[in-house]
Formats: sequence, structure tokens, C-alpha cells
Amino acid sequence: MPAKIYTEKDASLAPLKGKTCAVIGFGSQGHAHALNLKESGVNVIIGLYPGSKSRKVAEEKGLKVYDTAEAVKKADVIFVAVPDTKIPDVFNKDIKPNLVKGKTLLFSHGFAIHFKTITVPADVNVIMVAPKGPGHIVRRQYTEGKGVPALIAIYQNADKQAKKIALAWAHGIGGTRGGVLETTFKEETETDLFGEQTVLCGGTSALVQAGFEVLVEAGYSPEMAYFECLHELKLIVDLMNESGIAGMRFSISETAKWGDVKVGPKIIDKSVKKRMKEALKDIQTGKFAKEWVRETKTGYKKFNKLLKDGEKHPIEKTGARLRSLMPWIKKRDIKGQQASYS
Ligand SMILES: NC(=O)C1=CN([C@@H]2O[C@H](COP(=O)(O)OP(=O)(O)OC[C@H]3O[C@@H](n4cnc5c(N)ncnc54)[C@H](OP(=O)(O)O)[C@@H]3O)[C@@H](O)[C@H]2O)C=CC1
Ligand SMILES: CC(=O)[C@](C)(O)C(=O)O
Repeated sequence: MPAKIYTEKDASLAPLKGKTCAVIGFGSQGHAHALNLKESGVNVIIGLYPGSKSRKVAEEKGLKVYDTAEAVKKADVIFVAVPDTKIPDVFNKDIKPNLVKGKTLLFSHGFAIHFKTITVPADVNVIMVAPKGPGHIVRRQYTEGKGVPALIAIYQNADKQAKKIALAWAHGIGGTRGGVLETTFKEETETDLFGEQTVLCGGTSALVQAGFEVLVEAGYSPEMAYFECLHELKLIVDLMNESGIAGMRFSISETAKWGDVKVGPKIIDKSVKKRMKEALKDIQTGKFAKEWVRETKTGYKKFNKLLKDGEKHPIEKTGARLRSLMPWIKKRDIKGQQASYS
């Protein structure tokens, strides 16, 4: 049976009426949920640690910012919007001591709950509202009257209102405009990690860099290679997003279609699928999570090096030059926000 998809007609903000919603962290997801909810008419406050870089940004957006513990005390629903590996510290120090019966803890990803990096008291709701897209796009689409689809999941339903609250939150951030699907913390965590490693981020970044390198190493100009392997990828993916892979094929040439169906499966062949299955296994067994937590606890050395190497890849310099010729490509202020985690 096809999964039930909740849309605008199934949702209401009523379960959040009269409630205070605290968003802890004002990064990618935090800023998007907070601003979308505020504009939907929900009472939102922000929780941050003293000295957080995000304080000024949130205040400039007209939001009231408190120290995390204070925000948790004031709130009925608490969205933990800090990086997954920072959640245990923030949770044990500032959230858990202030969680009382009747409150709802909300996540956008199940890592901390599924891999048990934190333990939550039994008398609070634990729910998830996970948009299937980056926070900055969740915000952008909401302001354009659109909405990124979202998942909801219930891990603890202490007051029997958990699902209503999750749906109301998903509605408030614009999720029901795109469609909301109910899942479990386990399913969301495992599929989300799989997607970002193999297809969305990891697989695509490596595919683009490999294609660029092959053309440049064969003597073609980096500009040609950039247009072919990165710029046009978005245009093709936009078509897939609008009308599926078959719909994309409607718009490409007959020769491109032949190359697609004949050569594509030789590039992404059975061995790639085998390695995807290995990646999935490492996620399911907890091996990936264990290694990632270890990396964050030992100073992010490998992580920072790999990110820096990525920034130095020649495709970045070529791309920056070519994108500057296309003023309609939205310029994002990401300077100083890249790499170097601690
Ligand atoms: N990025 C995304 O689009 C997606 C993220 N998610 C999930 O959403 C959650 C948040 O991730 P994401 O939005 O990427 O996070 P970000 O890395 O963008 O969040 C950073 C924010 O957390 C703040 N922060 C860091 N440490 C603390 C702390 N000790 N106390 C309070 N605030 C702190 C930062 O403050 P400062 O400015 O001072 O550094 C900043 O405001 C995660 O569970 C993630 O898996 C789910 C779907 C997509
Ligand atoms: C944006 C998203 O859904 C990701 C890639 O899984 C994430 O940032 O965690």
C-alpha cells in the first residue's frame, strides 16, 4: 500500500497554539525552522550558548535569544538544532536538567536517539520533523510560497499528543506544502546517512570531480570540463526533479539518450552498487557512527584535512570564475563558514 502523505488539508497549527517553541542552535536547520515558524504565527525563541556567533544573526532577525538552559525552561517544544555530535554535550549540560514532564523534544535527524548518544527521560515526547533538504533551501522555498517535503517520526509519545505536535511543526515550516511522510527514527537515520554518503553529497561530489579530472587530464580546458560536469548537472537534475528520469530524457537529444542508457550503467555498475551496500551495512551496524564520533572526539583532524583538500580542488577555482559571469546564480555568503571544525 502506498504510504500516507500528509498535505496542507491534514494539518493545523492548533497543537502549537499557546505553546513556546525553543530552537536550540541557529544554523542551517535552526534558522529555517525558527523563521518559518515565526512567520507562520508560532511563538519561537532561540537558545544558544554564551558567546555563540549565531546570537547576533538571530537577534537581527527579530528573534529573542536566551542561554540554552533558560530557553529550555521557558519552552514547551524544544528543537535540538545543533550538530549531531555536539548534541550529547548540549543535551546533558543544558537540556536534560530542565526537561520536565509534558515537554516535547524535537529533532531533525535521528542520529543521537538511534545511536543512543543521549538518553531521554520517559515522561517527555520525543519526535522528529526532518525536512528532506538543506536548511537554507527550507527557508528559501518557504519564502517563495513553496515547501521542502518532510518526514515525521515519533519515538516517545508521553502525552499522546506527539504526532499532532510533529504534524503542526511540519506544517509551520512549510513541509505539508510539499508532503509529509511518517517514518521511524531508525528508518530516517539509516536512509538519510545512506543518501548523503552515496548519492546526494558523497557520490555526486566524487562523480563530478572524477569527470572533471578525466577531461582535464585528457587535455580539455578546465572551463569546458566545469560546464560539462558541474554546471549542466544542475540543469539535468532540475529536469529529473520536475518530471523524473524519464521526463529528463524527454528534453535531451536522441544521442544523449543513447549514451545515457548504453554507457551510464557501465559507469555506475554492479561494483558501485556493491560498495553502496557496504556503506549501508556500516550504517546499519553502527560502524560509521562509531568512527564518526571517534573522529569528532579526537580533534576532527582527518575531517578538516579532507574538507581543505576539497576546497583546493581545481574545479573550485574554475567554478568561481565562471559563476561570477552568471549574476543570476544566487551568491551565498559562505565565506569564513567553510571547514575547520573543532
Ligand atoms: N544541515 C541540514 O540541512 C540538515 C540538518 N539536519 C539535522 O539538523 C540538526 C542541526 O544540523 P545543522 O542545521 O546542519 O547544524 P549547524 O551546524 O548548521 O548548526 C550550527 C548551530 O548550532 C550552534 N551550536 C553549536 N554548538 C552549540 C552549543 N553547544 N549550544 C548551542 N548551540 C550550539 C551553532 O552556534 P555558533 O554559530 O556559535 O557556532 C550554530 O548556531 C542535526 O541534527 C542535523 O543532522 C537534518 C536535515 C538536513
Ligand atoms: C540536507 C540533508 O538532508 C542532508 C544532506 O542529509 C544533511 O545535511 O544532513
